[in-house]
Amino acid sequence: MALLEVRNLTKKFGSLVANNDVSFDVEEGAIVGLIGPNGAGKTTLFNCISGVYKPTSGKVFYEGTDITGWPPHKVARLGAVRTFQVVRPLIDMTVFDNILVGAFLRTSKLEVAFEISESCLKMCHLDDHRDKKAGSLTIGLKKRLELARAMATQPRLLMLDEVMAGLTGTELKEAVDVIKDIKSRGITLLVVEHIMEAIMPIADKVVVLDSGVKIAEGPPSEVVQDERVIAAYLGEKFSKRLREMKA
Ligand SMILES: Nc1ncnc2c1ncn2[C@@H]1O[C@H](COP(=O)(O)OP(=O)(O)OP(=O)(O)O)[C@@H](O)[C@H]1O
Repeated sequence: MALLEVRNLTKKFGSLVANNDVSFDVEEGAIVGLIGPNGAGKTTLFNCISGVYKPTSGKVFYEGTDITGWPPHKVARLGAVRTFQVVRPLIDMTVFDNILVGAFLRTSKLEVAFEISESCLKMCHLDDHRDKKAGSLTIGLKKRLELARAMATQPRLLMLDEVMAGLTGTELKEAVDVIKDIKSRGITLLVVEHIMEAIMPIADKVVVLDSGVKIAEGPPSEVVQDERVIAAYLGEKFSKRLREMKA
């Protein structure tokens, strides 16, 4: 049994079908990338899984439990935690206190919460920024803070919504390293990402959406060669470049 199972999920907004009969699995311990062009339905799918939206039809199972339509706090308590595309730290609080807020979702013991927060601060390379107000951080650091805060809730499944968008080259490399480190701790990741060069080398599997429909699923090396994916999204130029990079 996979950790997360999405079955025939459809989400409609009026007559617009944002997700159309989408099914896929997220295997325990894997990094699964969710990719697709703008408007493909990636964020909507995230919202349906994490409880922000109720699917029009279909099911979401976490560890075999039907969590379809559960509210976000209940899904998070089970260990399935998401970040948001538009990061929203508590801007007047310090970096450390923001992480502490995440830790208190998991424990009410001050000492334990401090311990968890210290470790997440380090894991996300934020030690040098611990006492800065979150509102004063660059976008790259805000995204890392969002990651640290999510990690402080001690998730089993971490769902990342474009945490690498808008980062500089160095920030991007750091973010990829943090994601690899998170995986090495046995945490399962479902990652929505636009930056193919960042997600393809680290994903065990990618699921490709186009106009709400799943058009491909498989290891990155196979998916980049799929004609429908090339046509819908990647473009022959990128696909060729990636093949050359891997050769
Ligand atoms: N709350 C909403 N009400 C109505 N339509 C919506 C709503 N949320 C999303 N949509 C529509 O659903 C479709 C899928 O949007 P979604 O944001 O899920 O795509 P996406 O793949 O995440 O796009 P992007 O890569 O640009 O973030 C789009 O046509 C969008 O306009």
